[in-house]
Amino acid sequence: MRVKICGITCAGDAEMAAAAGADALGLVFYAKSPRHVTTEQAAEIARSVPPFVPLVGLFVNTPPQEVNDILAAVPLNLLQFHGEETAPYCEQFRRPYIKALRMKPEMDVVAAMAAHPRARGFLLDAYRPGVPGGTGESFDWQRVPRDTGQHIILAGGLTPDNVSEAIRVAVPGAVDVSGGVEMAPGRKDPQRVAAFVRAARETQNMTSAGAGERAGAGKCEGVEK
Ligand SMILES: O=C(O)c1ccccc1N[C@@H]1O[C@H](COP(=O)(O)O)[C@@H](O)[C@H]1O
Repeated sequence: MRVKICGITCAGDAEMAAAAGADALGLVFYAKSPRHVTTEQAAEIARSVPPFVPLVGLFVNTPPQEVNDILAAVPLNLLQFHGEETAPYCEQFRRPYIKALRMKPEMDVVAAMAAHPRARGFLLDAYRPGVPGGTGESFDWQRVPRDTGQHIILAGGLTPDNVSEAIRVAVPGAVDVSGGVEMAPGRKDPQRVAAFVRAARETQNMTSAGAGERAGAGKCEGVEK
């Protein structure tokens, strides 16, 4: 089970989360978030991240020039679009991206995924009108579609106490957390981060969840084994 710790605001928290075993770290470039980082802060955090821990940049309906300016200054490995961004918008940056889908009750999740054929994965988050994410609220994990052939990242109100149950019900390929591992808005709690990573990893051993189980995983076109 892969784990992303989102909303890192300082180099110390980045080092701590990486040491706790996080597979990816998220930086929030959304000005209204309590976890917002400036380009300069993000560049400093990036310098503290060890090799092989990807950095994810989170954007909400950001003007393209602003995204490009950040990309020029911060070595982001993956973009996470958390607003109403269209596929052409997301694809213009020529970087791998994941699209966040906020689980509005009437939303057709599979159709929403089909609208982003080049997305590397889909992060499913709780829906609260007027708030793009990071709400600390969860949604009905039974609504996570199975057998979509997509990488699904479960988010929204996850904590060290509920992440095992969430994984068992939703069977995602990865989990993403922000508020549930904080001691104060924007500051991560080392104990909660470690407990979250541990709980997520231990649960994988009990379920068949994982990106390696997608259809076609382990097969290469034209290569006989
Ligand atoms: O973290 C934020 O402040 C944020 C702001 C705007 C959009 C998304 C945001 N965070 C993402 O939301 C999920 C869920 O957050 P939480 O765990 O419920 O606090 C988080 O994993 C981030 O990817």
